[in-house]
Amino acid sequence: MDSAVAAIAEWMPRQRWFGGKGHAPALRLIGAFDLPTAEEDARVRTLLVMDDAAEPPILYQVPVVERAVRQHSPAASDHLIGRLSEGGFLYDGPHDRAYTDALLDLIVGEGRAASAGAVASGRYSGGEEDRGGGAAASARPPLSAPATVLGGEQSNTSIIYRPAESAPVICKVFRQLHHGDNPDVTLQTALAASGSPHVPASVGDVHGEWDDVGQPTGRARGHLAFAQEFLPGVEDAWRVALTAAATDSAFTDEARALGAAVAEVHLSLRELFPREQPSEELVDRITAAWSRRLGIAVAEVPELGAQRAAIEAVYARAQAGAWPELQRIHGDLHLGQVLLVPGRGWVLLDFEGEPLRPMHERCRPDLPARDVAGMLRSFDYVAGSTAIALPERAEAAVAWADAARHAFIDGYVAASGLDLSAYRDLLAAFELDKAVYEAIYEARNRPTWAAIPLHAIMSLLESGPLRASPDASAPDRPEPSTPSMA
Ligand SMILES: Nc1ncnc2c1ncn2[C@@H]1O[C@H](COP(=O)(O)OP(=O)(O)O)[C@@H](O)[C@H]1O
Ligand SMILES: O=P(O)(O)O[C@H]1O[C@H](CO)[C@@H](O[C@H]2O[C@H](CO)[C@@H](O)[C@H](O)[C@H]2O)[C@H](O)[C@H]1O
Repeated sequence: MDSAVAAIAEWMPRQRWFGGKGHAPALRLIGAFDLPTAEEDARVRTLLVMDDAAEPPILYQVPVVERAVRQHSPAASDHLIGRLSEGGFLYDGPHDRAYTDALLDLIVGEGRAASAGAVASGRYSGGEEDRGGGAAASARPPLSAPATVLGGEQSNTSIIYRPAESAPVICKVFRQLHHGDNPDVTLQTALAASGSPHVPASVGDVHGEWDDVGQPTGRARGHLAFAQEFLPGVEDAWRVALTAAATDSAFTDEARALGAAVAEVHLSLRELFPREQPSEELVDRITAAWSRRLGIAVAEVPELGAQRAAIEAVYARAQAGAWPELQRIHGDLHLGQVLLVPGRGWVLLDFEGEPLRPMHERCRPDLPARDVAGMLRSFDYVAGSTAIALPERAEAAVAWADAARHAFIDGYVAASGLDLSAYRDLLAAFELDKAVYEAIYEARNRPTWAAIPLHAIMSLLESGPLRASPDASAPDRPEPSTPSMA
């Protein structure tokens, strides 16, 4: 085995983006390419490794820098992957300037790298100036710039470049690779090109090709990285909302505006991408995915077994009810994916869809209710995590979240013109399905938060997608809608 692969296998389970929590990876090298670097001591490699121990196997992108001499700065030591048996040291690429510069150069300089089993091509999609100007006009970035890795809990690894002479850029290195275009790149790029203020401008991307015996041509093709305008100094709404809930500050105006922004993005996506009628086959496919996911959740989170029949009853009602036309959507909308940018309003990020869903499903037209449900769940998460951190604020946080959920729906309905009450059962099913997804996600990634979706599932089964507003007189069993949805 390539000694770099052996070192990566040891190191990978400690990385946030490693999807196979609970098992040691069994890595197989699928392909690798080198990027040119000006640093004599460094070799910049990107390895594509398949974890055959995952079910189904997962293909990861692992950029590394091989150096003959050990780096002694504390930053470098933190990002040492391991020693190579043939001599030399292996570093985590996104934390090493040799890699970050090589990646930026690949995109902005539209380079190409090809070697054993893999090819990568950079594409510069132009700053705002190439599209007639927009929210954040910026010049072409240089080929080299100081870079840092975004901290926090991400499924991918994002590198922020801060060139001295031009606007900052954030480049996301996709960790799990899939055959097919990544909606994060295609949806956001199309929205930005259409003039939508609700997404950052695209800067460019890296497209790759690698060996895949599962494809008829023997090759798979997909995106490896996506660079876009970085909106500096703006906290994501998850953090803003947590602070607001903890201090009992109103968030309803923001939530209403967020609902309107999501509706506007949905209206744009309707125009930009093909739509599909909800044929029987399509309805069956989506409802089968709910049931499949519920089966996985019950196997991984056995406490859910007692709710299975009640959840399935909600799914059956939704399946039999009204369905709107399907269209492209965000796919994994939550507060961590949206930024309230001063002077610009709400901006949506990360159109990649749910990382636990197969990519081919994420790339098909879907129901906007999935996004609405995702955001409703996220407000509930604010209440749930506030209750864990500040038990004395638990009740107030639930009222805060209910008010935000109602305001979000009001904003969405007003801007979309859609009568959501006609799709009440569908929204209930999507919210439950999202909570079921979260139950799996938390069990795998953040077990201390597992109670948040489990509690939500109980309460959704009791009261439907929207509890009564805090100031409304609460009926014994609140109707699963609000007046604004009627
Ligand atoms: N264009 C951007 N401008 C400012 N911050 C961003 C931008 N893109 C991403 N971020 C920050 O990075 C975080 C993670 O980005 P995201 O696209 O959700 O990555 P992942 O797919 O790894 O979850 C976001 O929550 C946001 O805080
Ligand atoms: O990393 P991604 O942004 O692609 O999303 C994944 O991770 C999210 C957690 O970081 C997860 O979101 C869940 O936790 C959020 C709070 O951290 C909460 O606001 C969301 O409602 C909840 O679903 C997301 O589901 C997952 O795909």
